[in-house]
Amino acid sequence: MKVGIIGATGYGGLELIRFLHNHPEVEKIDLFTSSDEGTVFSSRFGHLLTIHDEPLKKIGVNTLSNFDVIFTSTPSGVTSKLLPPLVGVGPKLIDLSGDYRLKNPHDYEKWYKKDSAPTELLKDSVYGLTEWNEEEVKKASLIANPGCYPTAVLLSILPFIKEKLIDPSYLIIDAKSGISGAGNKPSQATHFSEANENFSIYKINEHQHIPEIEQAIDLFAGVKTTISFNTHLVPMTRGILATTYAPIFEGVTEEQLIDCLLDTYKNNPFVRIVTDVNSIGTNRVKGSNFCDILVKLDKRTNRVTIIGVIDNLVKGAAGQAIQNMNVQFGLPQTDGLDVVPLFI
Ligand SMILES: NC(=O)C1=CN([C@@H]2O[C@H](COP(=O)(O)OP(=O)(O)OC[C@H]3O[C@@H](n4cnc5c(N)ncnc54)[C@H](OP(=O)(O)O)[C@@H]3O)[C@@H](O)[C@H]2O)C=CC1
Ligand SMILES: CC(=O)N[C@@H](CCC(=O)OP(=O)(O)O)C(=O)O
Repeated sequence: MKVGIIGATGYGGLELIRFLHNHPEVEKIDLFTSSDEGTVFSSRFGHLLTIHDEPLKKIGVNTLSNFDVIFTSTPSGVTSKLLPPLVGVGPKLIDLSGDYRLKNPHDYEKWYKKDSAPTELLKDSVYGLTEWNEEEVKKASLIANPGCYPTAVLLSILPFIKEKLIDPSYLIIDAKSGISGAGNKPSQATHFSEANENFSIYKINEHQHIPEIEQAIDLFAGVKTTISFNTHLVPMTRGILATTYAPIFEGVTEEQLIDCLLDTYKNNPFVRIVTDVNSIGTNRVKGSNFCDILVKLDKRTNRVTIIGVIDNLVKGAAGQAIQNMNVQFGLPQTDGLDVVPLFI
């Protein structure tokens, strides 16, 4: 397979290269840039010396139409304009940005504060939460890869909503992310001297992933609800830990909750159900495509605590994107992604 990556110099792009390099079906990877044409990739990213020594290429619709698949890992507002001429001309398109995730263009404009992609393409794009949308992903020509927080949240709560074990009217979701979630562009909030030794909340009640999570709960569990969702920045490089608190429906036991997870994900290689409370954390999934999930019932309050953990750059971005590519091309989901987490 011939693969193109737009946004290769960003964090998501670098992770795509890392995994695609080990993919058994990928013969050629071309890297594209909007700002650094001609620069030999390994001269800028020394860890890829001898691995990718080719120059970065200019983005051009004619060149791009010859690929089997194109990943776009660009800031929001780029692919809404870049991808329309490429839809249906050949390559499968997998977009890591938020531009094709929200079906209602007004939602995108409201939460991202940018112009939305064309409405007809929003209709045709497939939301690539692989474990929940495999049949649609197989047929998709344009995949909207889920956001990092929504991946951790949805994989951990959807089984309970679908099976009517928790009350979806009162979901409180408290999520924390490492700094690489903000991408490679320096900012005040991610400046080392201000982010280090600091644990902060941001975008209070206004995070752009709120409508994405609500839309997916409706799509996959058939429930319309509103959520309380907040995000925090943790002084570490990678990882997301999302904690959801929800009331259980009367009589639901912890055993039922665990069985529901085991049953839902029994054929999914990247979702692990953790039962030891001391064995869940971002270092258990670091560098890998795993999503670890733990559920604990608080009998005193009749509320449940649900924890989802991922590496934001892997299961939350590049890893899930490659998992979707594998499904689109009829390959084993684990192709190129079968790695052990870094842990330390
Ligand atoms: N970081 C994360 O954990 C996650 C990120 N995402 C989403 O994925 C996308 C990429 O994220 P991330 O890799 O972190 O972002 P980065 O900021 O690290 O990288 C984005 C890359 O996009 C390229 N780019 C910038 N402007 C343009 C443009 N106008 N046209 C084409 N390319 C452009 C740049 O490369 P160049 O200058 O060489 O063109 C840049 O290196 C974003 O939409 C992000 O929200 C999704 C899930 C998780
Ligand atoms: C730590 C951090 O800043 N994380 C980013 C992740 C967002 C992201 O990847 O968003 P889209 O793909 O939806 O654009 C944020 O909270 O905005």
